[in-house]
Amino acid sequence: MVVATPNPIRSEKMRNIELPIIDLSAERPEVSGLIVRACQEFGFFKVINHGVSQDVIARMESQSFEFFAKPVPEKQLAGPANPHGYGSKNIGFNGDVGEVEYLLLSTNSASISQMSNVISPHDPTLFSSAARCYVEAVRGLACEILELMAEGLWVSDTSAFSRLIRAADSDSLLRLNHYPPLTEDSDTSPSSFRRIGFGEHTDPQILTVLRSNGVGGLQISLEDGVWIPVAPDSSAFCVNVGDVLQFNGRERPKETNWAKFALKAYTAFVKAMTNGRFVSVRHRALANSYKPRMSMAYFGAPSLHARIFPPPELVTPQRPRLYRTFTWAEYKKAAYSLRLGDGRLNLFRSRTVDEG
Ligand SMILES: C=C1C[C@]23C[C@@]1(O)CC[C@H]2[C@@]12CC[C@H](O)[C@@](C)(C(=O)O1)[C@H]2[C@@H]3C(=O)O
Ligand SMILES: O=C(O)CCC(=O)C(=O)O
Ligand SMILES: [Fe+2]
Repeated sequence: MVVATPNPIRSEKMRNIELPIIDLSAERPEVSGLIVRACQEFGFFKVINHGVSQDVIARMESQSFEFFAKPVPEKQLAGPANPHGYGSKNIGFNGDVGEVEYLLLSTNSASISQMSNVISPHDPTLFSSAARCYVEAVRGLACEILELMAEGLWVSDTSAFSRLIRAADSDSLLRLNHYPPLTEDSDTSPSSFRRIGFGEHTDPQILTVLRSNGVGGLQISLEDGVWIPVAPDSSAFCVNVGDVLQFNGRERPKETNWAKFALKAYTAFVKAMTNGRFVSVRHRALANSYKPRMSMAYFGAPSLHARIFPPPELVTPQRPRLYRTFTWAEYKKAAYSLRLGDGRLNLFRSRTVDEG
């Protein structure tokens, strides 16, 4: 007897909303205003004209595909993901699964070298040099975005955010996700060819800079149960606000038409935003039946001992602190002890209005 398994994806709502695409080659004040706006409204945006060389991207992508094309026993030599290394289907330590295989690396140079010896034993430098160049380039992009963000928020210390991920001992990660095409399904309707690759979650770090190989699958959610597909674009990077950047909770402005907003005088807007409110975006990735999807995500994180608190400009009597000061080590420990989809920031809420 064949028992039909309900496909949760089939019953969900999808919405097509125009997600922000920010041209980093435009005038700096305009770009910083647009970034702040996107972080507040969506916690997500795409960047184009980002300055990361196509050659650096292509080398990393080809090394990744080469790794995932290897026979399973060879890939397993780089595993299990603990938390770094090769993993398949199991995500984290708390029972989450998805149609994905991945390689999770610490971005520090020694760790990349060590992993490269296992990943490309015949010539480790092929992988290590591709990964080092890629990490350096995307870290540069993440820092640039964080500095633009600080400018847009009128935070006087414009390196306040970027300094955290520039630290030599930053806990940043590089994750290569490979979503193999789905084939074994007797139901041929389009929705049956979509399965959870990487379940719903927010990224715990500061900022995620992600690209994929031009195959769709990434979706974001602004409202429970409503998913917005992110159109694939291999020339753009997707930027996600992570938990650590969500300082003051969630408040969405009324204007939802991105193009209309872009035409408005941005200064008036920024003045109203000096106590900016950021959204750590919930997202997920679906696998599809047609083509393999590969995403490469850089998670910009502070060093383990770094203390996380908002710059003074973002705290006022009208907008008191919502979260207490915590170290990244504390937050990471909490995040990694929970399931993928669990909310975590509430564990760090201030008990009193101005508690630090
Ligand atoms: C289930 C989990 C996997 C994860 C650690 C966690 O306990 C909760 C957060 C997950 C996440 C999401 C973003 C990144 O892909 C990741 C590496 C991270 O830092 O937090 C993963 C963790 C993981 O896969 O180990
Ligand atoms: O593959 C994707 O597009 C999303 C992956 C992701 O969210 C993650 O690795 O944390
Ligand atoms: Fe993610």
